[in-house]
Amino acid sequence: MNKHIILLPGDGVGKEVIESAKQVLRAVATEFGHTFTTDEQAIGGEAIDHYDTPLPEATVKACQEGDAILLGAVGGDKWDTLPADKRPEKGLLGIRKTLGLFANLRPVKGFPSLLHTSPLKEHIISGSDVLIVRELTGGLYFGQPSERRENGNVVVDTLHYHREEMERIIDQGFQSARLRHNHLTSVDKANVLESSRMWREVVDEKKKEYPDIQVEHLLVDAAAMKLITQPNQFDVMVTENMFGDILSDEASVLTGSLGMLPSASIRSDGVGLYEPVHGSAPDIAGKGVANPLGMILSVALMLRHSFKMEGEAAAVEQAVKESLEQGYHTADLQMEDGQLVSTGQMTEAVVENLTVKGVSDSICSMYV
Ligand SMILES: NC(=O)C1=CN([C@@H]2O[C@H](COP(=O)(O)OP(=O)(O)OC[C@H]3O[C@@H](n4cnc5c(N)ncnc54)[C@H](O)[C@@H]3O)[C@@H](O)[C@H]2O)C=CC1
Ligand SMILES: CC(C)CC(=O)C(=O)O
Ligand SMILES: [Mg+2]
Repeated sequence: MNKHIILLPGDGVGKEVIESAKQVLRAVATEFGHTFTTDEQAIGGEAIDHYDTPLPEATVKACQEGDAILLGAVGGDKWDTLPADKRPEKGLLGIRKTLGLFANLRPVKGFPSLLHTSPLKEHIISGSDVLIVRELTGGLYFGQPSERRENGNVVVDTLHYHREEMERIIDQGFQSARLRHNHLTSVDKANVLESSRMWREVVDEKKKEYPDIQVEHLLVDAAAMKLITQPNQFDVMVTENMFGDILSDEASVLTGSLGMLPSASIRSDGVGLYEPVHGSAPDIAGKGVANPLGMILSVALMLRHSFKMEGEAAAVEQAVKESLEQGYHTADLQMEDGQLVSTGQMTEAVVENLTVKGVSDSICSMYV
């Protein structure tokens, strides 16, 4: 199969982990007989430096024409004092919005060999398998006005949602639950926010269409607590943009590191942008120590969701699993044993383990 993939390295460790994605793509192409062409485009701080905008038109055009997009991460101290519209993060928000990628799927399932690397007790996290379905193109990150007033002493951010935006992401949550264990936890702050009360209304209306799905409502503060004390109680969590952003970083603790989590940002027709959940990690950027596995597992999500290459996706996931079982790990994973390796060496281990035969259990039971 021929596929054209747009690569958006971005900033900081984003540039480093995109190199890992490229190597894994080359290995999948060779092993399975595909042709993957790639086109690298600027986004975030990198784009500000070269084109004076975090999202150049050429980047948008390329993304619209590609079969799928892989993104590293954006942001960094260098651009933190720029006006809101010029910040690197605007580039990422902009591409999500422009492409209509309203559903962000963040599977959180730890590899058995990493159970002991989590600061949480093994018996608590063992067997946990959560899919966070996060609304991605509405809410506080996009609402207008968002500004300073009265000499900078008053600030306004706007939380705006249309009912239809809630309906489509909540539908996604129900559909994901149906493909997994038929349990949906809807997370909101309905005791305080009007937007959350409407959200809860929509969930209760929608659940009539999905009588096979067991639905639970949780307030976000309690959900944050329960996620790390009783993670096994969750199957699919569906929530609005900012709550999903925060809860997914928290959930990464179940897997041992934020560097382990992949994500898929999709719309209904299969178009998708795939990126690790983490940011540009300025504290470790440029040192060659970043964990590339969140990025590599995002490649697996792309193969599965956008290209319908289930065997290839599972082979990548299996290669990651085997590499970890062989003891290879980057510094973010708190391990006393095994072999501490760089970003490049971790990637090489995955490439080495990647074979057609290596297809067994998929770690991401997140079909959409
Ligand atoms: N999707 C994106 O592009 C995102 C961008 N950001 C941006 O990234 C910048 C840094 O934000 P932070 O709050 O520090 O979040 P971050 O996710 O970049 O880093 C948080 C912590 O996790 C560690 N970490 C992250 N990725 C890692 C990896 N692959 N391997 C090993 N350790 C890893 C970092 O070293 C840091 O200690 C900011 O400019 C922020 O706006 C933040 C989150 C998402
Ligand atoms: C615009 C981003 C930096 C948001 C974020 O943290 C994320 O999508 O995980
Ligand atoms: Mg985030």
